Amino acid sequence: MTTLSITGGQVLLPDGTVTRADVLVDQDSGEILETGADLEGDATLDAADSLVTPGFVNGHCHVAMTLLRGAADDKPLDAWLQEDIWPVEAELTPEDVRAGAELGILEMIKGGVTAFSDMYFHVPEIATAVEKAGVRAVLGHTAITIGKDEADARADMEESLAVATDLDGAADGRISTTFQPHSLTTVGEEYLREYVPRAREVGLPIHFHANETTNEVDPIVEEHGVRPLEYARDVGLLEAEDFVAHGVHVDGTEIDLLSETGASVIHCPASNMKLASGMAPVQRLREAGVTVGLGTDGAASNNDLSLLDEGRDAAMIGKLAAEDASAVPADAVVEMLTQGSADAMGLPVGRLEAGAPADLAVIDLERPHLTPAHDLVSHLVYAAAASDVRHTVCDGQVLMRDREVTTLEEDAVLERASEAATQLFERAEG
Ligand SMILES: N[C@@H](CCSC[C@H]1O[C@@H](n2cnc3c(=O)[nH]cnc32)[C@H](O)[C@@H]1O)C(=O)O
Ligand SMILES: [Zn+2]
Repeated sequence: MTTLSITGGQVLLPDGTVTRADVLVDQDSGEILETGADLEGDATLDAADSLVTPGFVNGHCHVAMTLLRGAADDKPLDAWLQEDIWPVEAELTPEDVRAGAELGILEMIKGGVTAFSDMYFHVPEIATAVEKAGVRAVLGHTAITIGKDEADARADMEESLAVATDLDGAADGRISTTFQPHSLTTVGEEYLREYVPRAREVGLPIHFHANETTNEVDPIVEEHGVRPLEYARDVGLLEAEDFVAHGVHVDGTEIDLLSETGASVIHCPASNMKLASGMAPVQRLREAGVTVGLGTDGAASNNDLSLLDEGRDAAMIGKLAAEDASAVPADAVVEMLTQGSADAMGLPVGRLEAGAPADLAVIDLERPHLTPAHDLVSHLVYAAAASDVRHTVCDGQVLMRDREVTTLEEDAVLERASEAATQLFERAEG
């Protein structure tokens, strides 16, 4: 057994309290052996003047969209997707997706994110990037049927099933998968009725976008006479292992439905604000017992992949939405960006305790904006930034030490992504 001790820091425990302790990790099994005083390991990671937290978990992302970062801003969802994003995405090659995924994963490692859930295409390229970078991911191929003939629509749905089946368990088990109808309005009812049961037969959880904007809710209510999540349930979605991205415009009936089924919501506050989609009722969802995680969405609607930023945004917009400054408090946010996302995604991470996977981030507290240190949970949500992360560890392996990423070559990743983005936009505009 090879062990790693993360020493001299303060540790954020699963119950939300902070205590001075070392963390001892078995690097062979990738598990935490113990948290406590004076733990010696074969190797050491210094956490003096630092906070050791569970790695942050990004519950909803389109990681390769880093290539589209800053290319189309200041528009609502429909126009943004149809006029700007989809025409460029049509030109994306597998190599582009690989370059964008490596860039996104690099950014996430530098921000203490150790796991993410992704919706995209050319997924084997994303899996290769995940494997190399050493993070954990829940991947899948996202299928859309609107605007396609039947053969193309079917091929996309089949690919979503096939990719999820093939890649489950890849990268030594760090990759798991979901079946992914893009949303309730971009996949036709007949396809949902046929393919959702097929995903169930092979035991796949389902990740989809829902109730993101009123433009997406209204047509469903008009056509089916029920709320979108009632329709989702009717076509077999919303099992306990499923999770929906956004859940902005959900009414009381839908909140009850989520809490009865055990399906989770991934809240993406930055994307919701930037696209002016609306304010998710996060406090009400949590009070109803719904599992809520946090996600960045893609870098083109955020425009970064920092979960710490997302945490602060969640607290801020959660208070505005509830018109209550005590709503969505710091401890709730910390839970959402660790355990909440992890539970939604079906991963046993998000908790620093013996037996749990050793996925963690070490945050430098010796910073002007983190001084004085009255309350480290408050700091994590309201003051810390991705650039405060010193070390990142996933599955017991050190992915970043003193801000140096060990698994990806930072300069080369940046160069490849810039080059791919330049050529992509030349093709799209050509
Ligand atoms: N196979 C599909 C590709 C879908 S990938 C997932 C899609 O979600 C898109 N996307 C990114 N952010 C959002 C969002 O907030 N809501 C809905 N879709 C989004 C993203 O641009 C990408 O096109 C096809 O045939 O087009
Ligand atoms: Zn999305």
